Amino acid sequence: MTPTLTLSRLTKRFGGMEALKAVSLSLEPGKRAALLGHNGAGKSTLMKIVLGLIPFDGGEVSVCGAAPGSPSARAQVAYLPENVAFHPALTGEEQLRHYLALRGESPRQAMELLGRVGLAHAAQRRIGTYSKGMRQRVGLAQTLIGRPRLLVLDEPTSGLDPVSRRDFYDLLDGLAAEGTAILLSSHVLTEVEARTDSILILSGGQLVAEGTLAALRARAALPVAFSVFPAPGHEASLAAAFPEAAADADGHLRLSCTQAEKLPLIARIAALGDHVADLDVVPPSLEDIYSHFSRRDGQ
Ligand SMILES: Nc1ncnc2c1ncn2[C@@H]1O[C@H](COP(=O)(O)OP(=O)(O)OP(=O)(O)O)[C@@H](O)[C@H]1O
Repeated sequence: MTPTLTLSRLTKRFGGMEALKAVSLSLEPGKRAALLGHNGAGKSTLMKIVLGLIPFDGGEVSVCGAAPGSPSARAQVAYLPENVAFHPALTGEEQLRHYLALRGESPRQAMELLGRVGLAHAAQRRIGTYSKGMRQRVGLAQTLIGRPRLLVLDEPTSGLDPVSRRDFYDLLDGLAAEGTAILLSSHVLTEVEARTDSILILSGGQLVAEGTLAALRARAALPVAFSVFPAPGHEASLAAAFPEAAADADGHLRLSCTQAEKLPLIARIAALGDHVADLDVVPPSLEDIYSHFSRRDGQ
Protein backbone atom coordinates (compact mmCIF):
# COMPACT_ATOMS: atom_id res chain seq x y z
CA MET A 1 0.00 0.00 0.00
CA THR A 2 1.35 3.46 -0.87
CA PRO A 3 1.87 5.45 2.34
CA THR A 4 -0.20 8.62 2.76
CA LEU A 5 2.74 10.32 4.47
CA THR A 6 6.44 9.61 4.11
CA LEU A 7 9.31 11.44 5.78
CA SER A 8 12.79 10.41 4.80
CA ARG A 9 15.78 11.72 6.78
CA LEU A 10 13.93 14.98 7.45
CA THR A 11 16.13 17.67 8.99
CA LYS A 12 15.14 21.13 10.19
CA ARG A 13 17.41 23.77 11.72
CA PHE A 14 16.51 27.01 13.48
CA GLY A 15 19.77 28.96 13.35
CA GLY A 16 22.36 26.64 14.89
CA MET A 17 19.75 24.43 16.59
CA GLU A 18 18.68 21.18 14.94
CA ALA A 19 14.97 20.85 15.74
CA LEU A 20 14.60 17.66 13.63
CA LYS A 21 17.49 15.27 13.04
CA ALA A 22 17.09 12.88 10.09
CA VAL A 23 13.56 11.81 10.99
CA SER A 24 12.13 9.00 8.83
CA LEU A 25 8.63 7.59 9.10
CA SER A 26 5.67 6.54 7.04
CA LEU A 27 1.94 6.43 7.66
CA GLU A 28 -0.38 4.24 5.61
CA PRO A 29 -4.01 4.94 4.75
CA GLY A 30 -6.38 4.18 7.63
CA LYS A 31 -3.61 4.17 10.26
CA ARG A 32 -3.61 6.32 13.40
CA ALA A 33 -0.17 7.32 14.67
CA ALA A 34 0.54 9.17 17.90
CA LEU A 35 3.45 11.56 18.01
CA LEU A 36 4.83 11.79 21.54
CA GLY A 37 7.64 13.85 22.99
CA HIS A 38 8.57 16.29 25.72
CA ASN A 39 8.04 20.01 25.25
CA GLY A 40 10.48 21.14 22.58
CA ALA A 41 11.02 17.63 21.17
CA GLY A 42 10.05 18.79 17.66
CA LYS A 43 6.42 17.64 17.30
CA SER A 44 4.99 21.00 16.16
CA THR A 45 7.94 21.57 13.84
CA LEU A 46 7.31 18.19 12.20
CA MET A 47 3.59 18.93 11.82
CA LYS A 48 4.24 22.40 10.38
CA ILE A 49 6.56 20.88 7.77
CA VAL A 50 3.98 18.24 6.82
CA LEU A 51 1.39 21.01 6.45
CA GLY A 52 3.79 23.00 4.27
CA LEU A 53 3.78 25.95 6.70
CA ILE A 54 7.56 26.06 7.13
CA PRO A 55 10.41 24.88 4.87
CA PHE A 56 12.82 22.09 5.83
CA ASP A 57 16.56 21.85 5.36
CA GLY A 58 17.25 18.25 4.39
CA GLY A 59 15.61 14.97 3.50
CA GLU A 60 12.37 14.28 1.67
CA VAL A 61 8.71 14.68 2.52
CA SER A 62 5.84 13.21 0.54
CA VAL A 63 2.27 14.12 1.50
CA CYS A 64 -0.30 12.09 -0.46
CA GLY A 65 2.36 11.70 -3.16
CA ALA A 66 3.05 15.45 -3.41
CA ALA A 67 5.39 18.03 -1.92
CA PRO A 68 4.15 19.52 1.37
CA GLY A 69 2.36 22.81 0.80
CA SER A 70 1.77 22.08 -2.90
CA PRO A 71 -1.82 22.59 -4.11
CA SER A 72 -2.27 18.81 -4.38
CA ALA A 73 -1.00 18.18 -0.82
CA ARG A 74 -3.03 21.06 0.62
CA ALA A 75 -6.20 19.71 -0.96
CA GLN A 76 -5.72 16.35 0.76
CA VAL A 77 -4.49 17.35 4.21
CA ALA A 78 -6.45 18.90 7.07
CA TYR A 79 -5.19 20.32 10.33
CA LEU A 80 -6.78 20.76 13.74
CA PRO A 81 -4.77 23.02 16.05
CA GLU A 82 -4.77 22.50 19.81
CA ASN A 83 -6.97 25.50 20.56
CA VAL A 84 -9.55 26.01 17.87
CA ALA A 85 -11.05 29.48 17.87
CA PHE A 86 -14.42 30.15 16.27
CA HIS A 87 -16.62 33.20 16.11
CA PRO A 88 -18.77 32.91 19.26
CA ALA A 89 -21.69 34.77 17.69
CA LEU A 90 -22.03 32.34 14.75
CA THR A 91 -24.04 29.15 15.00
CA GLY A 92 -22.30 25.84 14.27
CA GLU A 93 -24.00 25.71 10.90
CA GLU A 94 -23.07 29.31 9.97
CA GLN A 95 -19.43 28.67 10.90
CA LEU A 96 -19.27 25.51 8.80
CA ARG A 97 -21.02 27.19 5.85
CA HIS A 98 -18.39 29.94 6.04
CA TYR A 99 -15.49 27.45 5.96
CA LEU A 100 -17.10 25.50 3.12
CA ALA A 101 -17.47 28.70 1.08
CA LEU A 102 -13.80 29.58 1.75
CA ARG A 103 -12.80 26.14 0.44
CA GLY A 104 -14.95 26.57 -2.67
CA GLU A 105 -17.33 23.79 -1.56
CA SER A 106 -21.10 23.92 -1.37
CA PRO A 107 -22.27 25.39 1.98
CA ARG A 108 -25.13 22.91 1.78
CA GLN A 109 -22.75 20.24 3.16
CA ALA A 110 -22.65 22.00 6.56
CA MET A 111 -25.42 19.98 8.15
CA GLU A 112 -24.06 16.67 6.89
CA LEU A 113 -20.62 17.49 8.35
CA LEU A 114 -22.12 18.54 11.69
CA GLY A 115 -24.14 15.34 11.70
CA ARG A 116 -20.97 13.28 11.20
CA VAL A 117 -19.43 14.74 14.35
CA GLY A 118 -22.66 14.40 16.37
CA LEU A 119 -23.54 18.10 16.41
CA ALA A 120 -26.67 18.21 14.27
CA HIS A 121 -28.80 18.89 17.34
CA ALA A 122 -26.79 22.02 18.20
CA ALA A 123 -26.32 23.33 14.65
CA GLN A 124 -28.57 26.35 15.21
CA ARG A 125 -26.99 27.33 18.53
CA ARG A 126 -24.31 30.00 18.82
CA ILE A 127 -20.81 28.52 19.22
CA GLY A 128 -20.35 30.82 22.24
CA THR A 129 -22.74 28.48 24.08
CA TYR A 130 -20.87 25.27 23.10
CA SER A 131 -18.77 23.25 25.54
CA LYS A 132 -15.05 22.72 24.80
CA GLY A 133 -15.84 19.19 23.55
CA MET A 134 -18.44 20.56 21.15
CA ARG A 135 -16.00 23.18 19.86
CA GLN A 136 -13.44 20.43 19.20
CA ARG A 137 -16.13 18.64 17.20
CA VAL A 138 -16.74 21.78 15.13
CA GLY A 139 -12.98 21.79 14.53
CA LEU A 140 -13.07 18.17 13.44
CA ALA A 141 -16.06 18.86 11.16
CA GLN A 142 -14.03 21.66 9.59
CA THR A 143 -11.10 19.31 8.96
CA LEU A 144 -13.44 16.92 7.12
CA ILE A 145 -14.25 19.46 4.41
CA GLY A 146 -13.08 18.09 1.08
CA ARG A 147 -12.62 14.52 2.43
CA PRO A 148 -8.93 14.79 3.37
CA ARG A 149 -6.69 11.71 3.17
CA LEU A 150 -4.47 12.89 6.02
CA LEU A 151 -5.55 14.52 9.28
CA VAL A 152 -2.92 16.29 11.38
CA LEU A 153 -4.25 16.88 14.88
CA ASP A 154 -2.26 18.82 17.47
CA GLU A 155 -3.27 17.60 20.95
CA PRO A 156 -6.88 17.27 19.81
CA THR A 157 -8.26 16.09 23.15
CA SER A 158 -6.42 18.50 25.42
CA GLY A 159 -8.88 19.94 27.94
CA LEU A 160 -11.63 17.43 27.14
CA ASP A 161 -13.28 15.32 29.84
CA PRO A 162 -12.88 11.50 29.67
CA VAL A 163 -16.24 10.91 27.97
CA SER A 164 -15.66 13.63 25.35
CA ARG A 165 -12.20 12.15 24.73
CA ARG A 166 -13.62 8.71 24.17
CA ASP A 167 -16.27 10.13 21.83
CA PHE A 168 -13.61 12.06 19.93
CA TYR A 169 -11.52 8.92 19.43
CA ASP A 170 -14.65 7.06 18.31
CA LEU A 171 -15.01 9.66 15.56
CA LEU A 172 -11.35 9.20 14.60
CA ASP A 173 -11.82 5.42 14.48
CA GLY A 174 -14.66 5.91 11.99
CA LEU A 175 -12.52 8.17 9.80
CA ALA A 176 -9.58 5.75 9.92
CA ALA A 177 -11.92 2.90 8.93
CA GLU A 178 -12.76 4.93 5.81
CA GLY A 179 -9.05 5.13 4.94
CA THR A 180 -8.03 8.48 6.40
CA ALA A 181 -4.51 8.47 7.87
CA ILE A 182 -4.29 10.31 11.19
CA LEU A 183 -1.19 11.84 12.78
CA LEU A 184 -1.90 13.26 16.22
CA SER A 185 0.19 14.59 19.05
CA SER A 186 -0.81 14.04 22.64
CA HIS A 187 0.50 14.18 26.16
CA VAL A 188 -2.25 11.86 27.41
CA LEU A 189 -0.53 8.53 27.15
CA THR A 190 -3.39 6.32 28.34
CA GLU A 191 -5.71 7.34 25.51
CA VAL A 192 -2.95 7.05 22.92
CA GLU A 193 -2.19 3.55 24.21
CA ALA A 194 -5.71 2.35 23.54
CA ARG A 195 -6.73 4.32 20.50
CA THR A 196 -3.83 4.48 18.02
CA ASP A 197 -2.11 1.91 15.79
CA SER A 198 1.46 3.08 16.22
CA ILE A 199 3.52 5.31 18.45
CA LEU A 200 6.28 7.68 17.40
CA ILE A 201 8.52 9.07 20.14
CA LEU A 202 10.55 12.18 19.39
CA SER A 203 13.34 13.17 21.73
CA GLY A 204 15.58 16.15 21.09
CA GLY A 205 14.54 16.18 17.42
CA GLN A 206 15.30 12.49 16.90
CA LEU A 207 12.78 9.73 16.32
CA VAL A 208 13.93 7.43 19.12
CA ALA A 209 11.14 4.86 18.85
CA GLU A 210 8.51 3.88 16.33
CA GLY A 211 6.09 0.96 16.26
CA THR A 212 3.11 -0.67 17.85
CA LEU A 213 2.90 -0.58 21.60
CA ALA A 214 3.61 -4.33 21.71
CA ALA A 215 6.77 -3.89 19.61
CA LEU A 216 8.00 -0.97 21.71
CA ARG A 217 7.25 -2.93 24.88
CA ALA A 218 9.35 -5.84 23.62
CA ARG A 219 12.21 -3.52 22.57
CA ALA A 220 12.26 -1.66 25.88
CA ALA A 221 12.37 -4.99 27.79
CA LEU A 222 11.21 -3.31 30.98
CA PRO A 223 10.33 -5.38 34.06
CA VAL A 224 6.88 -6.94 34.39
CA ALA A 225 5.15 -6.36 37.73
CA PHE A 226 3.15 -9.03 39.60
CA SER A 227 0.68 -8.70 42.45
CA VAL A 228 -0.03 -11.99 44.21
CA PHE A 229 -3.06 -12.16 46.52
CA PRO A 230 -2.75 -14.86 49.22
CA ALA A 231 -5.80 -16.93 50.08
CA PRO A 232 -7.03 -16.22 53.66
CA GLY A 233 -4.72 -17.88 56.18
CA HIS A 234 -1.89 -18.44 53.67
CA GLU A 235 -0.22 -15.01 53.92
CA ALA A 236 2.83 -16.33 55.81
CA SER A 237 3.40 -19.40 53.62
CA LEU A 238 3.21 -17.28 50.50
CA ALA A 239 5.62 -14.70 51.89
CA ALA A 240 8.01 -17.55 52.74
CA ALA A 241 7.71 -18.98 49.21
CA PHE A 242 8.65 -15.59 47.71
CA PRO A 243 11.31 -14.07 49.97
CA GLU A 244 12.22 -11.65 47.14
CA ALA A 245 8.70 -10.11 47.20
CA ALA A 246 7.67 -6.94 48.98
CA ALA A 247 4.37 -7.11 50.87
CA ASP A 248 2.04 -4.11 50.80
CA ALA A 249 -0.25 -2.96 53.63
CA ASP A 250 -3.02 -5.34 52.45
CA GLY A 251 -0.71 -8.37 52.55
CA HIS A 252 -0.48 -8.57 48.74
CA LEU A 253 2.94 -9.59 47.46
CA ARG A 254 4.64 -7.41 44.84
CA LEU A 255 7.14 -9.05 42.52
CA SER A 256 8.85 -7.98 39.35
CA CYS A 257 10.79 -9.90 36.73
CA THR A 258 12.14 -9.64 33.21
CA GLN A 259 10.01 -10.66 30.23
CA ALA A 260 12.01 -13.91 29.96
CA GLU A 261 11.41 -14.76 33.63
CA LYS A 262 7.64 -14.17 33.39
CA LEU A 263 6.43 -17.69 32.53
CA PRO A 264 8.70 -19.46 35.06
CA LEU A 265 7.45 -17.05 37.76
CA ILE A 266 3.81 -17.72 36.81
CA ALA A 267 4.57 -21.48 37.06
CA ARG A 268 6.06 -20.98 40.57
CA ILE A 269 2.93 -19.09 41.64
CA ALA A 270 0.57 -21.66 40.07
CA ALA A 271 2.42 -24.49 41.89
CA LEU A 272 1.15 -23.03 45.17
CA GLY A 273 -2.39 -24.01 44.20
CA ASP A 274 -5.16 -22.79 46.46
CA HIS A 275 -2.74 -20.86 48.68
CA VAL A 276 -3.07 -18.17 46.02
CA ALA A 277 -6.43 -16.35 45.76
CA ASP A 278 -5.59 -14.27 42.69
CA LEU A 279 -2.81 -12.87 40.54
CA ASP A 280 -2.40 -9.64 38.54
CA VAL A 281 0.30 -9.33 35.89
CA VAL A 282 0.98 -5.71 35.02
CA PRO A 283 3.06 -5.12 31.88
CA PRO A 284 5.06 -1.88 31.64
CA SER A 285 2.72 1.02 30.89
CA LEU A 286 3.15 3.32 27.91
CA GLU A 287 4.33 5.91 30.41
CA ASP A 288 7.18 3.57 31.47
CA ILE A 289 8.02 2.85 27.83
CA TYR A 290 7.84 6.53 26.90
CA SER A 291 10.18 7.48 29.78
CA HIS A 292 12.56 4.69 28.80
CA PHE A 293 12.94 5.84 25.19
CA SER A 294 12.73 9.58 25.71
CA ARG A 295 15.30 9.53 28.51
CA ARG A 296 17.93 7.89 26.35
CA ASP A 297 18.87 11.28 24.97
CA GLY A 298 19.40 12.66 28.44
CA GLN A 299 16.20 14.72 28.32
N1 LIG B 1 10.51 29.59 14.84
C1 LIG B 1 11.43 29.08 15.65
N2 LIG B 1 12.62 29.70 15.84
C2 LIG B 1 13.57 29.16 16.64
N3 LIG B 1 13.43 28.00 17.31
C3 LIG B 1 12.28 27.36 17.17
C4 LIG B 1 11.23 27.84 16.34
N4 LIG B 1 10.20 26.96 16.39
C5 LIG B 1 10.60 25.96 17.22
N5 LIG B 1 11.84 26.19 17.68
C6 LIG B 1 12.61 25.31 18.56
O1 LIG B 1 12.62 24.00 18.01
C7 LIG B 1 12.50 23.01 19.02
C8 LIG B 1 11.29 22.13 18.74
O2 LIG B 1 10.13 22.92 18.96
P1 LIG B 1 8.65 22.36 18.74
O3 LIG B 1 7.71 23.51 18.91
O4 LIG B 1 8.61 21.62 17.46
O5 LIG B 1 8.50 21.34 19.95
P2 LIG B 1 7.22 20.51 20.43
O6 LIG B 1 7.64 19.10 20.54
O7 LIG B 1 6.07 20.82 19.55
O8 LIG B 1 6.95 21.11 21.89
P3 LIG B 1 5.55 21.37 22.68
O9 LIG B 1 5.11 20.04 23.23
O10 LIG B 1 5.98 22.30 23.76
O11 LIG B 1 4.58 21.99 21.72
C9 LIG B 1 12.42 23.78 20.34
O12 LIG B 1 13.72 23.83 20.89
C10 LIG B 1 11.95 25.16 19.94
O13 LIG B 1 12.41 26.14 20.83
